[in-house]
This record gives sequence, structure tokens and C-alpha cells, in this order.
Amino acid sequence: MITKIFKKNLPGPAKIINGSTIASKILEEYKYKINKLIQDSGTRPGLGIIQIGDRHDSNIYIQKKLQASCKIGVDAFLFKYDKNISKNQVLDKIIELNNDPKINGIITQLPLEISNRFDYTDLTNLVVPEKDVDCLSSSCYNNLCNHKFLENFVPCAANACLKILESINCSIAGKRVVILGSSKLVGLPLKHLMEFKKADTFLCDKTTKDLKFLCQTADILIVAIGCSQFINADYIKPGAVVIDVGINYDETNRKVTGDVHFEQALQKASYITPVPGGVGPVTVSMLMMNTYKAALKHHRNKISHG
Ligand SMILES: Nc1nc(=O)c2c([nH]1)NC[C@@H]1CN(c3ccc(C(=O)N[C@@H](CCC(=O)O)C(=O)O)cc3)C=[N+]21
Repeated sequence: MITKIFKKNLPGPAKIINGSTIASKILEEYKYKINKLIQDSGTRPGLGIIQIGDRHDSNIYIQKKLQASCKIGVDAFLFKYDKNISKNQVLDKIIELNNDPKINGIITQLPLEISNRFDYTDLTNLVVPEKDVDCLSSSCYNNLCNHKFLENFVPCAANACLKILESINCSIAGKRVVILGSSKLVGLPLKHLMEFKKADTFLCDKTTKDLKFLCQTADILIVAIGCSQFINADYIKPGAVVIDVGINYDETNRKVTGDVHFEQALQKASYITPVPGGVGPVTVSMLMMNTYKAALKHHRNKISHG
């Protein structure tokens, strides 16, 4: 009897959100739009990717970005440097890409393998705002903090979380959103986006006091801390929407896991994103969207300036 009542209170099993399907649809949409832009302008959108070092995970993500670009008609160029490259050489490359009309978007794949030889923000800040498709420069980030979304791009991984919520018709206004991990790529921008959408937003990390209790209050729990299966059933409010942005590589059994213990969360949440096949592919599709938007803007400016 007791187990019956207990089971009644559990909403699980949760619906699994298929990020690959969401991403495929978005890529189809932009493939179509890019085709039209190519017909109108005679040029393809161009994306420059800067990589320093040879991290295994970065290699995989960059491969995904190159594949998506190829699939939808974006010309992507990878500039891969040895980890001992001088700062000035990379700065020069960014200046060159800033001035190259074939390049519409520039990203520096983080983390850079520069072991504190210099400050990576000197690189990300050099990217001109109209090509900053990752929104990593401080000027773009400041715009985001001031809710000036029209002036620049929305960071890809944070935008992917919004797209995923949209795909399940999850309203955000008035909801309690708890975001774990305050990185520049995900947590920080997402906090501002959620506040803009009138969510009751908490940004925290592993060191936050009463973290478990705070997570238990979340209608929407977004986890991006890079700590394999850190979030177990105890952290999840029954019926919550759980978005797992974490990707952790286990070198020994070569498996990829998220920051959420998937099987446990499945029994408690109403919706959950898997890893792999969740936020990752949608993030890549958002980069393609931003690159298209940059190219479209470039084309329109060219027309209006003769
Ligand atoms: N400047 C910058 N911009 C980024 O957008 C950026 C970055 N730095 N640094 C690292 C993160 C991570 N990231 C991912 C991209 C694709 C997948 C992806 O497609 N993952 C697949 C496959 C994973 C696998 O097979 O290992 C999946 O989750 O299904 C994941 C993660 C972009 N990032």
C-alpha cells in the first residue's frame, strides 16, 4: 500500500527530449535559408574556428561543427595551432578574419590549451561584434546583460536550452529556474536570458550552500558543471524539467556521461535531455543559425551601402 501511494506521487518515467531531432529540423530550416542567400548574394556564409592545442573533446566538438557546416552550405575553416603558439600570431589571425569578407562568424574553441601563458579573453575580445557568433567578447556579453538582444548574437549553448524548452512548450515566466555552473558559455548568459523571460532565476555552483535544497525547488533545472552524474534523484523536484548540458568523457571505458544521473532523473522528472543526443547537437545548430544571421546582415549592409 505504502509503495503504491509513493509510486502515485512519482511522475516518472520522464519523457526523453531528443536533441538530435530538434537539431536536424533547425539545420534543415537553415539549409533552405542559406540556399536562398547563396542565390541572392552569390556567396556562402563563412565560419572561422580557432583551436589552440589538441584536446580530444575539442576535436570532437569541432568535427561536429564542421560536419553541420558542410551539411547546410556554410564554408567553415579551421585554424588549428600548436599549444606553444605565440599570442601575437593568434591575435594577427583574428584581425585577419575580422577583415576577411568571406568570414561572417569567428569562434575560439574553449578551453584553449595555453596553460595561463596569456589571458584568453584578449583573443575573444578582439572579435568584432558583428562576427562574434559565440557572444564571448565583453562588449557582446555586456549587451546581453543589459537585455539588448537585437544588437548581438545569443550564445549557442544557452540558446540551445531555450530552444529545448520551446520544443516541449514549456513556459518560463514565473517558473523557478535553477542553473548550476556559472561559465561564460552557458550559466552566466543563461541567467540573463531567463531573467529577461521573467523566470525566478538562481545561478549557483557546486559550492553554493544548501544546493540540494535549492535544486529541489526548481521547476526547471539546468546543469552545466562538468561533473559526471553529480545530480541524482535527491536534487530533483518531482515533475521538474531537467536539462543536462554537461559532457564528461570517461577515458577508461570511453563513455560519455552528463552531469545528471540519467536513470535516477528519469524516474522523477517530467522531461529530461540525454547525453549524448541532448543539448550538444542543438548547440551546434544554434551556431549555424548565428552564422547565417551574420551572413545575412553582412549581405544587407552591402546592399544598403551600395
Ligand atoms: N567557443 C566555444 N563555443 C562552443 O560552442 C563550445 C566551446 N567553445 N567549447 C566547448 C563547448 C561544447 N560544445 C559542444 C558542441 C557539440 C556537442 C555535440 O554535438 N555533442 C554530441 C556528441 C558527443 C560525443 O559524441 O562525444 C552529443 O552530445 O550528442 C557537444 C558540445 C560546444 N562548445
